[in-house]
Amino acid sequence: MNNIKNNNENKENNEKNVEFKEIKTKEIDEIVEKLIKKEIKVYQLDKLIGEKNAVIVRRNYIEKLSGVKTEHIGHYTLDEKPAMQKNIENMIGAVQVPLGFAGPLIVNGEYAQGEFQIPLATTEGALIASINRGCSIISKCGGSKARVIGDKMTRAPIIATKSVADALELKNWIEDNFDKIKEVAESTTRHGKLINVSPVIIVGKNVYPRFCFTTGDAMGMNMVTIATEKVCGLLEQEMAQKGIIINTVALSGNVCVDKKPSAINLIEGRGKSIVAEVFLTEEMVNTYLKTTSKAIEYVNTNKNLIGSAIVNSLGFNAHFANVIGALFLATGQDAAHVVEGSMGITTAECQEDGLYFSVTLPDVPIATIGGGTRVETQQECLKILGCSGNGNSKKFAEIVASAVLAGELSLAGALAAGHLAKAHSELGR
Ligand SMILES: CC(C)(COP(=O)([O-])OP(=O)([O-])OC[C@H]1O[C@@H](n2cnc3c(N)ncnc32)[C@H](O)[C@@H]1OP(=O)([O-])[O-])[C@@H](O)C(=O)NCCC(=O)NCCSC(=O)C[C@@](C)(O)CC(=O)[O-]
Ligand SMILES: NC(=O)C1=CN([C@@H]2O[C@H](COP(=O)(O)OP(=O)(O)OC[C@H]3O[C@@H](n4cnc5c(N)ncnc54)[C@H](OP(=O)(O)O)[C@@H]3O)[C@@H](O)[C@H]2O)C=CC1
Repeated sequence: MNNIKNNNENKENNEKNVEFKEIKTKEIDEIVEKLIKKEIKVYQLDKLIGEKNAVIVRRNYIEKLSGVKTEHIGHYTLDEKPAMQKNIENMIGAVQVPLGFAGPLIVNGEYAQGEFQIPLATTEGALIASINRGCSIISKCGGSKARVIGDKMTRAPIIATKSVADALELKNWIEDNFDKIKEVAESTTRHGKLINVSPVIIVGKNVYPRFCFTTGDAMGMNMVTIATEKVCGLLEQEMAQKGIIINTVALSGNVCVDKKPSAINLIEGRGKSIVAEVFLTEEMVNTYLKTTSKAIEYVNTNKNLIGSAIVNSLGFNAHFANVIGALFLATGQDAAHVVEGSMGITTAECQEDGLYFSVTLPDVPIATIGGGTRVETQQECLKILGCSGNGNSKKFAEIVASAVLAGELSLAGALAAGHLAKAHSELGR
């Protein structure tokens, strides 16, 4: 039975865990029967039989319900216990995404300096070849110049009042009492620092204050959510003293804006706001991208700027999401934030002796600590970049922007040269 084989492999992979007693087939069958009869719940298994065995039983349960033999889902080396404490519920195994790399990529940032090999997890054939080509040409031209131009994480609750007059009173109080709000917010975290509350939007009798924090090397969504909840309590108390009753309708009122594309994040920034640029000589463009600076500028203007404008897109770029997505999967970022990282602008400027090319990414929520960055494989990828843990999130941000620059440059070159379909038919099907 596959699961028994997988159990043995999991056991070998976790030799250090001496307390683990592998569950017997008979016991698995008995518990699965109880699950089917709804005598116990799948998420209660962790406490009843331990995390490792819970994964095995749940997998058997899913096999029974679906009739699918899960030959691959049960093969993994991750330690279930920390994953189930912080990263996942109802765990049944792991999916594998092929991991490759592009590089070396020379980055001349404020925090990231040197040559980097970029780990990328993807199933899109031709993507890594393309980013690799971008890395190669950027590095031949001296490297990418990258800077972090903004750093903040936001949470914006909806607070209901009884009238527009009360809403205005609340807005004014928030704007006049920043220090008090900051003290309360920061009482919940060592690294979260409230930098401003902006904007404070009124709609009818409701108020949407957007609390903006720096969150150190964490992406910060748990941190700012916990801090904002405490501030909402303060606001309720303070308003009550004035005889104004307010009510937090929802801790997130979509003005944050988390995990959705939005103009406010494009303009104000969220997560790390990053820029990377490179200058390529005409000879390099001709030799390595098989096209001209003029052709790349023309494609960029008509595709990334005008094409995007026609359809009201918030992504004035070709494929930020490709590079962000592959890097996020590899390094344990929250995959839903790819939607934010997909926004931004690519510029291409044909100059006398070559091409100025840049990418601006206003909204890239990333971390080198917390969330999915602790998962073993993702942690290794961050280490490959020299970016795991404390003090590394801005360095990581500059590398992310530089990798996006490589992807944009190569795709712009391929489109200008008419090579896109050929590349994908050769490498992707
Ligand atoms: C495919 C290439 C790179 C060929 O490009 P080429 O210039 O014909 O290749 P080459 O054989 O001359 O090699 C040039 C460099 O490419 C790299 N390279 C070349 N082959 C490989 C490979 N097998 N594995 C790894 N790296 C490879 C490598 O860096 C090499 O340099 P070297 O290291 O040899 O000095 C090029 O045609 C290309 O980049 N095409 C664009 C493909 C692309 O960017 N796809 C992105 C996904 S498309 C999509 O999802 C989004 C989209 C398009 O819908 C968004 C939109 O609407 O715009
Ligand atoms: N709650 C929500 O609404 C949402 C949650 N998420 C999820 O939130 C998670 C990310 O939240 P996030 O708050 O980043 O991570 P964590 O919840 O993992 O919190 C980070 C922890 O690291 C500590 N820490 C230690 N060193 C540092 C350092 N150098 N910089 C920053 N923090 C440090 C923080 O301590 P301290 O706080 O004391 O500083 C905090 O306890 C992801 O799993 C994501 O999927 C995503 C979207 C929404």
